[in-house]
Amino acid sequence: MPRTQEPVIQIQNLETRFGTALIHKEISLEVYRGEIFAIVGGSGSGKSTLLREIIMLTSPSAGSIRIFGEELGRLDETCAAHLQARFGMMFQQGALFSSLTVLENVALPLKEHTPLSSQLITELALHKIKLVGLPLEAATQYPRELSGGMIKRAAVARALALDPELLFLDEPSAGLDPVSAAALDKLILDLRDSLNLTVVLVTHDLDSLWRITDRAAFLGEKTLLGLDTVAALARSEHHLLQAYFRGPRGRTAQESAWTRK
Ligand SMILES: Nc1ncnc2c1ncn2[C@@H]1O[C@H](COP(=O)(O)OP(=O)(O)OP(=O)(O)O)[C@@H](O)[C@H]1O
Repeated sequence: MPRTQEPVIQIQNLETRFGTALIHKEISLEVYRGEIFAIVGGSGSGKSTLLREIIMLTSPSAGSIRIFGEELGRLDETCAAHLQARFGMMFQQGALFSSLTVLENVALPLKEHTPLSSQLITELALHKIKLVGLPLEAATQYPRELSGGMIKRAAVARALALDPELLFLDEPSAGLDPVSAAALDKLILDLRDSLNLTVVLVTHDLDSLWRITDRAAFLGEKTLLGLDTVAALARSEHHLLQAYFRGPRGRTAQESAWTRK
């Protein structure tokens, strides 16, 4: 659970349109320092779009997003780059460069954003590779030589390269078997605790949602339908939340979460 209620992300009255299509309206929420916060909802509810807006890959049509108190819409390019250097991002499928080894992938952000010597960069990258639980041999391997779970870990190592305060994960467990997905969840929890990270993730994985998130925002009907702990959202009477949490997959995830407790 978050240790404070200090907001690191503040979204107010966000609205998103693509042409004439309204995607989001009246979205307001805060993410607190140290929490694992999920963005959930049905397919096409705008989860990835909201994440892209938070990480400054796209701009909302109206409303404001503040990160560490800075309003994103008012930042010049230099300030935006400075702020982005405080984020780590893991995209779906890991998105590692296939022509680079794991070590080269993890070292890349350090090469691009720091003046450090190549020896120090290698040492720092190897430290991150170890931190995510990869064996040292993985450092010289290419993504095609790794299992799905190892690729995700390598992608997390790269996202952590610049010691971010905020870690964004887009569908971290997509494509993983249940055992690897659970192991990745444990890694995310351990990293949050040991590195004092704030984690924001988009997920369709109900097991993961029950296992690691402190709070979640539920998107639907083009707006924010719920903002609470997963247990509280699962009790909601709204028909979309009921369908999501009390459908067969939702019930199984909830039952296994309770069995674990
Ligand atoms: N660049 C874009 N231009 C036009 N429409 C877009 C763009 N990006 C997203 N959309 C539309 O916005 C809506 C929300 O998309 P988004 O990918 O954010 O949803 P999602 O909840 O992440 O979906 P999923 O769970 O299926 O990944 C969809 O109708 C999508 O077609």
